Amino acid sequence: MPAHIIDGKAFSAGLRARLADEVKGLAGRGLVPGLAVILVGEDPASQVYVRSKERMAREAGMASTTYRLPAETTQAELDALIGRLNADEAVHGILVQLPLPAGLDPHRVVEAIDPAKDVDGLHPVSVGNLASGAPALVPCTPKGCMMLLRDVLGDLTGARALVVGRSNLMGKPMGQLLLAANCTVTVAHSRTRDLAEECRRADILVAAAGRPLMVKGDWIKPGATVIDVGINRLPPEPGQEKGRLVGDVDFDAAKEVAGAITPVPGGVGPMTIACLLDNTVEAACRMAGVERGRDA
Ligand SMILES: Nc1nc(=O)c2c([nH]1)NC[C@@H]1CN(c3ccc(C(=O)N[C@@H](CCC(=O)O)C(=O)O)cc3)C=[N+]21
Ligand SMILES: [Mg+2]
Repeated sequence: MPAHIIDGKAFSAGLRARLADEVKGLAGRGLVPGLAVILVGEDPASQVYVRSKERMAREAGMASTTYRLPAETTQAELDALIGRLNADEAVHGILVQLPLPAGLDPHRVVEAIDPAKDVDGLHPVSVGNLASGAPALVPCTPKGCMMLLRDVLGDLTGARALVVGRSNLMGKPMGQLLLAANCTVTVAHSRTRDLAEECRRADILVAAAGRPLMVKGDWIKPGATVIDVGINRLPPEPGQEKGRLVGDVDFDAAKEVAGAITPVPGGVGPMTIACLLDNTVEAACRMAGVERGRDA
């Protein structure tokens, strides 16, 4: 039986509608959640994502400002902007789009952000809070993956989960979240031996390696839940202007084996932005001392 296709686009729209309601209530009490996105350089994919973030934040009734800086921006200039946004009471969330152009140190940039406004969950304080089980701002993409997993599976206790990829933004925090949800967690990466065998043991397979179509259909355990975090643009076919967008999983083959699977596009990507808005509302409420989920 072919897999259930997990509709991240619809789930994201539902979450953003609930957030819009919540924001309306907050705005009525004078608290308009504010997001600041910083984009350095001209990476075309980043420009697309940043535009979506700004549009969806506005649609949810939030304040959103995007700072577009030239690729030649110095570390000191970037530090100064972050310092101003840290001090700005109308700004509750600060996100610096990654990757940064060469010459800018991503660790230094992330550490300059006030942890209370770290809606990407990348500051060492956020990372430490997540790892130690304290309330934390959680990175948006793994947070979105967990929402989809809970929606499909309910309780994840005891499941064997494999995360392929160990990035700070995705693989590492995903491992922490699955562990907190009582999964038995393995984190694999480009140097893992017998990756196919590791995959075949997984009840939950999260592919975040950044390699197009890397996970084959016969690597999937029958009935497994597959979350594909990859977004890769293939080279254009002759006569086409743009190449096809594919994930890290060979979707067409995997959907014949998996129990449930996310498509690309329309799976994890839209959840990332919804969770960014959720984190911004969360940060605004914490700063204002407002308890969430009451007036929504
Ligand atoms: N500091 C930082 N935080 C991030 O969260 C961050 C980042 N840097 N750098 C780049 C990645 C990528 N990312 C995506 C957001 C939305 C979609 C998305 O909406 N995708 C849609 C459309 C895809 C398309 O058509 O291009 C989909 O998958 O259906 C994808 C990818 C956030 N990132
Ligand atoms: Mg890797």
